[in-house]
Amino acid sequence: MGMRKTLTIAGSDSGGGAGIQADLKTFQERDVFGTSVITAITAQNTLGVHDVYPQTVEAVRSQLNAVLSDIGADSVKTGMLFSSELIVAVSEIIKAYQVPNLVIDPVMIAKGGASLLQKEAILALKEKLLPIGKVITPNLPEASELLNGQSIRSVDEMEQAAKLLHQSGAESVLIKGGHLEGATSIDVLYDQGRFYHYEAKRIDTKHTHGTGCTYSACIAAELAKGQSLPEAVSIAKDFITAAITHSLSIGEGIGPTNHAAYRHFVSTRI
Ligand SMILES: Nc1ncnc2c1ncn2[C@@H]1O[C@H](COP(=O)(O)OP(=O)(O)O)[C@@H](O)[C@H]1O
Ligand SMILES: Cc1ncc(COP(=O)(O)O)c(N)n1
Repeated sequence: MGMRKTLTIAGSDSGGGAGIQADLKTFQERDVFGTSVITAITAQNTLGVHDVYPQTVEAVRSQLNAVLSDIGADSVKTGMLFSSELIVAVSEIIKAYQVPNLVIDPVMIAKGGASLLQKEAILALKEKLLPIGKVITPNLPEASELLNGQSIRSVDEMEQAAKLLHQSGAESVLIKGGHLEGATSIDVLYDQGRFYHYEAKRIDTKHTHGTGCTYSACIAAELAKGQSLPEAVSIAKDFITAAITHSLSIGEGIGPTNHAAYRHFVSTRI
Protein backbone atom coordinates (compact mmCIF):
# COMPACT_ATOMS: atom_id res chain seq x y z
CA MET A 1 0.00 0.00 0.00
CA GLY A 2 2.97 2.34 0.40
CA MET A 3 3.57 4.99 2.97
CA ARG A 4 0.62 6.93 4.39
CA LYS A 5 0.64 10.70 3.94
CA THR A 6 -0.32 13.47 6.34
CA LEU A 7 -0.57 17.15 5.51
CA THR A 8 -0.15 19.98 8.00
CA ILE A 9 -1.66 23.39 7.28
CA ALA A 10 -0.14 25.67 9.89
CA GLY A 11 2.25 28.46 10.78
CA SER A 12 6.02 28.20 10.75
CA ASP A 13 7.73 28.50 14.16
CA SER A 14 11.32 29.60 13.61
CA GLY A 15 12.09 28.30 17.12
CA GLY A 16 11.36 24.75 15.94
CA GLY A 17 9.13 23.64 18.82
CA ALA A 18 5.60 24.33 17.59
CA GLY A 19 3.71 24.82 14.31
CA ILE A 20 4.86 23.25 11.04
CA GLN A 21 8.20 22.22 12.56
CA ALA A 22 6.59 20.28 15.43
CA ASP A 23 4.16 18.66 13.01
CA LEU A 24 6.78 17.43 10.52
CA LYS A 25 9.02 16.11 13.32
CA THR A 26 6.02 14.23 14.75
CA PHE A 27 5.02 12.80 11.35
CA GLN A 28 8.57 11.51 10.91
CA GLU A 29 8.51 9.87 14.35
CA ARG A 30 5.15 8.23 13.58
CA ASP A 31 6.22 6.87 10.22
CA VAL A 32 3.98 8.85 7.89
CA PHE A 33 5.12 11.00 4.98
CA GLY A 34 4.65 14.64 5.94
CA THR A 35 3.73 17.51 3.62
CA SER A 36 3.09 21.13 4.59
CA VAL A 37 1.18 24.26 3.67
CA ILE A 38 2.48 27.35 5.44
CA THR A 39 -0.23 29.86 6.38
CA ALA A 40 2.03 32.33 8.20
CA ILE A 41 5.66 32.77 9.08
CA THR A 42 6.30 33.60 12.71
CA ALA A 43 9.56 35.01 13.98
CA GLN A 44 9.46 33.16 17.28
CA ASN A 45 11.68 31.68 19.98
CA THR A 46 11.18 30.21 23.45
CA LEU A 47 10.59 33.71 24.86
CA GLY A 48 7.75 34.59 22.53
CA VAL A 49 6.54 35.69 19.12
CA HIS A 50 8.46 38.66 17.67
CA ASP A 51 6.52 39.02 14.44
CA VAL A 52 3.79 37.35 12.36
CA TYR A 53 3.87 37.43 8.56
CA PRO A 54 0.63 35.92 7.24
CA GLN A 55 0.83 34.47 3.73
CA THR A 56 -1.57 35.58 1.01
CA VAL A 57 -4.68 33.57 0.18
CA GLU A 58 -3.10 32.96 -3.21
CA ALA A 59 0.08 31.52 -1.67
CA VAL A 60 -1.93 29.18 0.57
CA ARG A 61 -4.24 28.05 -2.26
CA SER A 62 -1.26 27.39 -4.51
CA GLN A 63 0.54 25.26 -1.89
CA LEU A 64 -2.66 23.28 -1.20
CA ASN A 65 -3.30 22.61 -4.87
CA ALA A 66 0.31 21.59 -5.46
CA VAL A 67 0.23 19.01 -2.65
CA LEU A 68 -3.30 17.68 -3.15
CA SER A 69 -3.33 17.49 -6.95
CA ASP A 70 -0.29 15.20 -6.95
CA ILE A 71 0.61 13.65 -3.60
CA GLY A 72 -2.76 13.62 -1.84
CA ALA A 73 -3.26 13.04 1.87
CA ASP A 74 -4.67 10.26 4.08
CA SER A 75 -5.20 12.82 6.82
CA VAL A 76 -4.71 16.51 7.42
CA LYS A 77 -4.30 18.74 10.45
CA THR A 78 -4.78 22.45 10.71
CA GLY A 79 -2.96 24.63 13.23
CA MET A 80 -2.48 28.40 13.03
CA LEU A 81 -4.82 29.73 10.33
CA PHE A 82 -4.64 33.41 11.31
CA SER A 83 -7.54 35.00 9.38
CA SER A 84 -11.05 34.27 8.18
CA GLU A 85 -9.97 34.61 4.53
CA LEU A 86 -7.36 31.87 5.00
CA ILE A 87 -9.89 29.68 6.84
CA VAL A 88 -12.42 30.04 4.02
CA ALA A 89 -9.79 29.17 1.35
CA VAL A 90 -8.50 26.15 3.31
CA SER A 91 -12.05 24.84 3.96
CA GLU A 92 -13.03 25.12 0.30
CA ILE A 93 -9.99 23.24 -0.97
CA ILE A 94 -10.12 20.47 1.65
CA LYS A 95 -13.76 19.97 0.69
CA ALA A 96 -13.09 20.03 -3.06
CA TYR A 97 -10.39 17.32 -2.78
CA GLN A 98 -12.47 15.36 -0.24
CA VAL A 99 -9.44 14.99 2.02
CA PRO A 100 -10.37 12.53 4.80
CA ASN A 101 -9.55 12.69 8.52
CA LEU A 102 -9.35 16.42 9.18
CA VAL A 103 -7.97 17.19 12.64
CA ILE A 104 -8.63 20.81 13.63
CA ASP A 105 -6.37 22.28 16.29
CA PRO A 106 -8.05 25.68 16.81
CA VAL A 107 -4.81 27.53 17.64
CA MET A 108 -5.67 31.00 18.96
CA ILE A 109 -3.00 32.37 21.29
CA ALA A 110 0.70 31.46 21.72
CA LYS A 111 1.85 30.59 25.26
CA GLY A 112 3.48 34.04 25.55
CA GLY A 113 0.15 35.73 24.71
CA ALA A 114 0.61 36.63 21.01
CA SER A 115 -2.50 36.28 18.86
CA LEU A 116 -2.25 33.59 16.17
CA LEU A 117 -5.90 33.93 15.08
CA GLN A 118 -7.71 37.20 14.52
CA LYS A 119 -10.73 37.58 16.78
CA GLU A 120 -13.16 37.95 13.87
CA ALA A 121 -11.90 34.67 12.33
CA ILE A 122 -13.53 32.57 15.08
CA LEU A 123 -16.86 32.73 13.27
CA ALA A 124 -15.34 31.37 10.03
CA LEU A 125 -13.64 28.62 12.02
CA LYS A 126 -17.01 27.61 13.49
CA GLU A 127 -19.04 27.94 10.31
CA LYS A 128 -16.67 26.70 7.60
CA LEU A 129 -14.06 24.41 9.15
CA LEU A 130 -15.81 22.76 12.10
CA PRO A 131 -18.51 21.04 9.99
CA ILE A 132 -15.94 19.31 7.74
CA GLY A 133 -13.59 18.14 10.51
CA LYS A 134 -13.27 14.64 11.96
CA VAL A 135 -12.21 16.05 15.32
CA ILE A 136 -11.50 19.42 16.89
CA THR A 137 -8.88 19.60 19.68
CA PRO A 138 -9.30 22.81 21.73
CA ASN A 139 -7.45 23.48 24.97
CA LEU A 140 -9.59 24.96 27.76
CA PRO A 141 -9.31 28.66 26.79
CA GLU A 142 -10.01 27.77 23.13
CA ALA A 143 -13.05 25.64 24.05
CA SER A 144 -14.38 28.54 26.17
CA GLU A 145 -13.86 30.98 23.32
CA LEU A 146 -15.69 28.67 20.89
CA LEU A 147 -18.58 28.53 23.37
CA ASN A 148 -18.88 32.31 23.70
CA GLY A 149 -16.89 32.62 26.90
CA GLN A 150 -18.47 29.80 28.90
CA SER A 151 -16.10 28.83 31.72
CA ILE A 152 -14.78 25.25 31.96
CA ARG A 153 -13.20 24.32 35.30
CA SER A 154 -13.62 20.59 35.79
CA VAL A 155 -13.77 17.28 33.95
CA ASP A 156 -17.59 17.37 34.21
CA GLU A 157 -17.63 20.78 32.57
CA MET A 158 -15.21 19.52 29.91
CA GLU A 159 -17.73 16.76 29.09
CA GLN A 160 -20.57 19.29 28.84
CA ALA A 161 -18.46 21.56 26.65
CA ALA A 162 -17.45 18.68 24.35
CA LYS A 163 -21.11 17.77 23.85
CA LEU A 164 -22.03 21.39 23.13
CA LEU A 165 -19.25 21.70 20.54
CA HIS A 166 -20.51 18.50 18.92
CA GLN A 167 -24.01 19.97 18.80
CA SER A 168 -22.60 23.06 17.12
CA GLY A 169 -21.32 20.95 14.24
CA ALA A 170 -18.08 19.12 15.14
CA GLU A 171 -18.16 15.38 14.44
CA SER A 172 -15.97 14.56 17.47
CA VAL A 173 -14.43 16.78 20.14
CA LEU A 174 -11.25 16.35 22.20
CA ILE A 175 -10.92 18.90 25.01
CA LYS A 176 -7.41 19.03 26.47
CA GLY A 177 -7.01 19.52 30.20
CA GLY A 178 -3.43 20.82 30.30
CA HIS A 179 -4.67 24.16 31.66
CA LEU A 180 -6.47 22.61 34.65
CA GLU A 181 -4.67 21.86 37.92
CA GLY A 182 -4.23 18.54 39.71
CA ALA A 183 -1.93 15.55 39.95
CA THR A 184 -2.97 14.33 36.52
CA SER A 185 -3.69 15.95 33.17
CA ILE A 186 -6.96 14.64 31.73
CA ASP A 187 -8.28 15.03 28.20
CA VAL A 188 -11.92 14.30 27.32
CA LEU A 189 -13.00 12.89 23.95
CA TYR A 190 -16.62 12.89 22.82
CA ASP A 191 -16.93 10.50 19.89
CA GLN A 192 -20.01 8.75 18.46
CA GLY A 193 -22.08 9.49 21.56
CA ARG A 194 -19.47 8.20 24.02
CA PHE A 195 -16.99 9.87 26.37
CA TYR A 196 -13.39 8.69 26.67
CA HIS A 197 -10.93 9.99 29.27
CA TYR A 198 -7.19 10.06 28.67
CA GLU A 199 -5.24 10.62 31.85
CA ALA A 200 -1.53 10.97 32.52
CA LYS A 201 0.60 12.14 35.44
CA ARG A 202 1.01 15.94 35.41
CA ILE A 203 4.65 16.70 34.78
CA ASP A 204 6.19 19.60 36.67
CA THR A 205 7.92 21.47 33.85
CA LYS A 206 7.68 24.85 32.19
CA HIS A 207 8.89 23.41 28.88
CA THR A 208 5.57 22.82 27.13
CA HIS A 209 6.03 24.86 23.95
CA GLY A 210 4.31 23.03 21.09
CA THR A 211 2.38 20.44 23.13
CA GLY A 212 -0.93 21.06 21.38
CA CYS A 213 0.66 21.05 17.92
CA THR A 214 2.54 17.82 18.58
CA TYR A 215 -0.54 16.09 20.04
CA SER A 216 -2.83 16.93 17.11
CA ALA A 217 -0.09 16.03 14.59
CA CYS A 218 0.25 12.62 16.20
CA ILE A 219 -3.53 12.07 16.13
CA ALA A 220 -3.56 12.93 12.41
CA ALA A 221 -0.66 10.55 11.72
CA GLU A 222 -2.43 7.65 13.47
CA LEU A 223 -5.70 8.34 11.63
CA ALA A 224 -3.76 8.21 8.34
CA LYS A 225 -2.56 4.73 9.29
CA GLY A 226 -6.16 3.58 9.83
CA GLN A 227 -6.52 3.75 13.61
CA SER A 228 -9.94 4.59 15.03
CA LEU A 229 -10.19 8.02 16.65
CA PRO A 230 -10.19 6.74 20.28
CA GLU A 231 -7.15 4.58 19.52
CA ALA A 232 -5.35 7.42 17.68
CA VAL A 233 -5.89 9.70 20.70
CA SER A 234 -4.61 6.99 23.05
CA ILE A 235 -1.36 6.62 21.09
CA ALA A 236 -1.01 10.41 20.81
CA LYS A 237 -1.51 10.81 24.57
CA ASP A 238 1.37 8.39 25.20
CA PHE A 239 3.45 10.24 22.60
CA ILE A 240 2.84 13.71 24.08
CA THR A 241 3.32 12.52 27.66
CA ALA A 242 6.73 11.07 26.77
CA ALA A 243 7.58 14.28 24.86
CA ILE A 244 6.68 16.45 27.89
CA THR A 245 8.42 14.10 30.36
CA HIS A 246 11.66 14.51 28.40
CA SER A 247 11.07 18.12 27.31
CA LEU A 248 14.10 20.18 26.38
CA SER A 249 15.64 23.08 28.22
CA ILE A 250 16.52 24.93 25.03
CA GLY A 251 16.56 28.75 25.02
CA GLU A 252 15.84 31.08 27.94
CA GLY A 253 12.04 30.75 27.98
CA ILE A 254 9.47 27.98 27.51
CA GLY A 255 11.43 25.14 25.89
CA PRO A 256 10.03 22.63 23.40
CA THR A 257 8.78 19.11 23.98
CA ASN A 258 11.02 16.25 22.89
CA HIS A 259 9.58 14.66 19.78
CA ALA A 260 12.03 11.75 19.91
CA ALA A 261 11.15 10.71 23.48
CA TYR A 262 8.48 8.16 22.53
CA ARG A 263 11.12 6.15 20.66
CA HIS A 264 12.79 5.60 24.04
CA PHE A 265 9.37 4.99 25.52
CA VAL A 266 8.86 5.23 29.27
CA SER A 267 5.33 4.41 30.36
CA THR A 268 3.89 7.46 32.11
CA ARG A 269 0.19 6.85 31.54
CA ILE A 270 -2.24 5.89 34.27
N1 LIG B 1 2.34 19.53 32.64
C1 LIG B 1 1.78 18.57 31.91
N2 LIG B 1 1.97 17.27 32.25
C2 LIG B 1 1.41 16.28 31.52
N3 LIG B 1 0.63 16.50 30.45
C3 LIG B 1 0.40 17.76 30.07
C4 LIG B 1 0.96 18.87 30.76
N4 LIG B 1 0.57 20.02 30.15
C5 LIG B 1 -0.18 19.64 29.10
N5 LIG B 1 -0.31 18.28 29.05
C6 LIG B 1 -1.00 17.49 28.03
O1 LIG B 1 -0.50 17.93 26.78
C7 LIG B 1 -1.53 17.94 25.80
C8 LIG B 1 -1.72 19.37 25.28
O2 LIG B 1 -2.56 20.03 26.20
P1 LIG B 1 -2.75 21.56 26.50
O3 LIG B 1 -1.56 22.09 27.21
O4 LIG B 1 -4.04 21.64 27.22
O5 LIG B 1 -2.90 22.16 25.03
P2 LIG B 1 -2.24 23.41 24.32
O6 LIG B 1 -0.78 23.08 24.12
O7 LIG B 1 -3.01 23.49 23.05
O8 LIG B 1 -2.46 24.59 25.24
C9 LIG B 1 -2.75 17.34 26.52
O9 LIG B 1 -2.73 15.93 26.36
C10 LIG B 1 -2.51 17.71 27.96
O10 LIG B 1 -3.21 16.88 28.85
C1 LIG C 1 3.34 28.86 14.52
C2 LIG C 1 2.75 28.44 15.80
N1 LIG C 1 1.68 27.62 15.83
C3 LIG C 1 1.15 27.24 17.00
C4 LIG C 1 1.66 27.67 18.21
C5 LIG C 1 1.02 27.27 19.50
O1 LIG C 1 1.80 26.35 20.19
P1 LIG C 1 1.29 25.40 21.37
O2 LIG C 1 1.20 24.02 20.80
O3 LIG C 1 2.35 25.51 22.42
O4 LIG C 1 -0.05 25.91 21.83
C6 LIG C 1 2.79 28.53 18.15
N2 LIG C 1 3.34 28.99 19.30
N3 LIG C 1 3.31 28.90 16.94
